[in-house]
Amino acid sequence: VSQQKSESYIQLNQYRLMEEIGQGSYGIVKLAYNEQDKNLYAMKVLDKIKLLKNFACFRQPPTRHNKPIPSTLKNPLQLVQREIAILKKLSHPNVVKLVEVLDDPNDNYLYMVFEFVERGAVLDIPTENPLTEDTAWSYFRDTLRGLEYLHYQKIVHRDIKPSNLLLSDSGHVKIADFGVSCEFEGIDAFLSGTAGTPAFMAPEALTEGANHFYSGRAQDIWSLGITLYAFVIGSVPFVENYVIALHKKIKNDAVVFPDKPDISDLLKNLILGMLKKDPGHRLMLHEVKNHDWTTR
Ligand SMILES: COc1ccc(C(=O)/C=C\Nc2cc(OC)c(C(=O)O)cc2Cl)cc1
Repeated sequence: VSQQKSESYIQLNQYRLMEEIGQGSYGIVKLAYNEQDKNLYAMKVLDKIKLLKNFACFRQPPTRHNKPIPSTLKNPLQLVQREIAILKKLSHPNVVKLVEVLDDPNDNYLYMVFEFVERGAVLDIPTENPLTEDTAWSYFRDTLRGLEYLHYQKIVHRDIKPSNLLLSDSGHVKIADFGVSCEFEGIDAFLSGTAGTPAFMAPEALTEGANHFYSGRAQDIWSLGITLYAFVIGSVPFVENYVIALHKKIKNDAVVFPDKPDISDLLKNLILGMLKKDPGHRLMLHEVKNHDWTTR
């Protein structure tokens, strides 16, 4: 990867890196201009050294209970390679497209080139200006199509939330950030441990206890329900500064709708169906898809 600093920007092969357009625990995302095809792209820049450091603290100590981490996951860059392998398989209008990966062994950074989804995250929460029910309906249906495709491809996303839903100029939503997603075999992912964003985590993911597993599909439906609530209310239903207090609320508190903004009973019914504390009673994806609010 030829990297020369000329003037004030970095050039990586045919890409000219421009301003930062996103950032998170994973690293940063920069706008990149491809001088060959004259298109803009979103370049996710991963710091390999930081990955190595962060991963060390997530590693569970090997004990009698939990099986040792499979050798493939010894090296955190394998996690990224797993994310890349998942992304390369995916092709759907409501899933962000990975174009290519620039991984020079001599470079401390790994670059993932994605299609540029022009308007960025669909909604920044908390906000005083949530989406109208009509707009939420359109974005929700796109997200549902993308999630249905992922589950069909035997992938659970595990971090569905507004900041991971990107809006294109044509008004369509694309699911992004497969950093904690995982591929499963059979009918569902049997997850243990927590990943993703606390305010969007399902109650069953927060119950301690070694070797208890929970459904990846049901977790994605829960976080989609929290996301739909945030679309029309402007904030998430369970808010706490301390994560333990937040977990308690997620596990015990009922979902409350404020008087304003006023949302339809049909939408409330759908949200409550997706936020059943018991994953066994929670709506499944096909029931969400066929709900009267979704099909209205
Ligand atoms: C204001 O205009 C804007 C237009 C586009 C953006 C933007 O793209 C931001 C993040 N992008 C991404 C992040 C990802 O993970 C964290 C992944 C992934 O790993 O799947 C892929 C993409 Cl694209 C921001 C502002």
